[in-house]
Amino acid sequence: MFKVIVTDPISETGLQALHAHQEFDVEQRTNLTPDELIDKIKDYDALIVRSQTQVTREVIQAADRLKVIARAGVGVDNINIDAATEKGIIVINAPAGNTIAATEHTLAMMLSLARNIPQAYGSLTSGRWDRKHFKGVELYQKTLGVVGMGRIGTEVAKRAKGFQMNILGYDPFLTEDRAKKLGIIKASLDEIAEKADFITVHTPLTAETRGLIDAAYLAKTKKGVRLVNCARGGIIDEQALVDAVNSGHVAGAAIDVFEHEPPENTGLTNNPNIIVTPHLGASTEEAQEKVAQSVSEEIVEIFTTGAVQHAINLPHISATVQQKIKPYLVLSEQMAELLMQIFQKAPEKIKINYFGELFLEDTGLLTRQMIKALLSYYLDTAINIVNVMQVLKAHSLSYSVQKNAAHKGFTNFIELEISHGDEKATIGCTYLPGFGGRIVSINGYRLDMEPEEYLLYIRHVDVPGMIGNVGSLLGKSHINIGSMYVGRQAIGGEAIMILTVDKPMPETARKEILELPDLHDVQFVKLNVPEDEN
Ligand SMILES: NC(=O)c1ccc[n+]([C@@H]2O[C@H](COP(=O)([O-])OP(=O)(O)OC[C@H]3O[C@@H](n4cnc5c(N)ncnc54)[C@H](O)[C@@H]3O)[C@@H](O)[C@H]2O)c1
Ligand SMILES: O=C(O)CC[C@@H](O)C(=O)O
Repeated sequence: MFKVIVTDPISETGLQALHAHQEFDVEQRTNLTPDELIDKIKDYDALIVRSQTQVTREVIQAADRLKVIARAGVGVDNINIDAATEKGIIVINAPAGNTIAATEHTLAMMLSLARNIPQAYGSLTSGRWDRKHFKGVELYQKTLGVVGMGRIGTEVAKRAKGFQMNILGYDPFLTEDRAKKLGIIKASLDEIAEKADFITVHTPLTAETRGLIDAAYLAKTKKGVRLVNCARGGIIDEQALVDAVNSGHVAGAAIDVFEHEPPENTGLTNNPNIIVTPHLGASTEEAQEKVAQSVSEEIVEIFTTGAVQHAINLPHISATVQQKIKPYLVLSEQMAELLMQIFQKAPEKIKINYFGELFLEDTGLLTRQMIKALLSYYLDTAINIVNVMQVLKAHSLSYSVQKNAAHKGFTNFIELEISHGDEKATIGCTYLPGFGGRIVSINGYRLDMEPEEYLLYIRHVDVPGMIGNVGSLLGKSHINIGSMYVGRQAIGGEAIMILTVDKPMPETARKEILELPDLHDVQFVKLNVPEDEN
């Protein structure tokens, strides 16, 4: 049973995927204090939050069995991603579920700002009939600067075109071609400052975007400009905005998000020319259902199949690519496990060579699987594909990856090499559709081996009787042989023998085999074989 805790208000309908699954037990606790969360979190496998719960390093450190932190929404700035990654916890979000809601809120804020709707409403509901104070401006033929042309910025631009605004878009990833297709003009931040009548920001809050719109930038903007922030508090410097509005340089602002929520800057929340909403961008029934559904379904997937779609702290790999590389996920891990157990030395260098067109796709997950298996053998730390690269870095280990579209004997082939000083070991694997995964080379020997849980790896001289001698010693220890794979360099030369056996081998039996003449080495190997492959 996997235990899931939901600590912010989330759509019940959207949680159906979890409720419907008998392996998941879902608890909603939306009023926990930070200390209560730290105290409770140790009992849960997954945590679902919106933007309110602060998933701090302390929370993560106390989370002994947590595997997934899911953000039902886009921004993950309330989650300490570094701490989660160090602990091997996957952080996922629901990136597209609230795009339309945030887009429409931005437009609503822009129109409200242009026509002073909140101020006029407040005036009328407090008994006044005041028309002259609330004369607004039109959007028609005004210039809108969109900073951040991702999902929401793009949708805002499309809708603003419906108001016949001229759109200037700024985003490091915006190409001339895409701008042209959207019917907007690709611009720099300075061009936006110079020309825009309205500026709306749609970037994440990062070290680079914090204070992107600061006092110096506001000074460059057109007098009478209006600003909208429905992205993240802090992208527009709050005090600089208040000052610029109070000085009359900025005509007004519409703000949904704040550096601290609830907001602390009363200059912002008590200003007749600044309209505010309490982080409502994503608050529509539709958006809340979609984000809850997205994270629920993904949690079920992660725990039942291991497939991850929207991880923040894993390389992003599309569902199509994941499907294509799936047969290699376990196989590459098994190959690395086998290599470590026969090499028996901590790797100083790791080289991965991918051959075949399949591996021109993103192989980040396969690389992580292999490195995880290599490092897990010696390191005590709990290593998984989320934290493996950090562990590698912490041990100053280097790795290299090469890709070659040409095949090497097999349509697709992975070769892994590890070295320690002058010694090195290599192993190769491929996947044969209809037959399954195969280890096809070890240290230059060719073979055709199906990975199994218990193996015996033997290095010996190719002499008659070797197989029989090993077999009878195993028989004496009541160890049944499942299958046998052999490889030799030349007749009578160095050879290897790999036996699959039904159970672990006692050390006494290993030592007995080691005493056989012409036999150099015997290693008992255990591979991780998922249950459905057993
Ligand atoms: N108010 C709300 O309730 C609400 C709801 C949803 C999303 N959001 C926020 O809206 C923002 C945008 O969300 P999205 O889904 O469009 O994200 P997105 O990732 O699709 O788009 C973000 C864009 O910002 C661009 N960007 C990054 N750094 C930049 C920089 N320095 N200058 C210019 N552009 C830069 C990126 O290239 C990307 O195209 C996020 O901060 C998100 O958290 C708020
Ligand atoms: O959960 C919310 O209401 C806010 C969501 C929004 O800020 C986001 O980044 O997705």
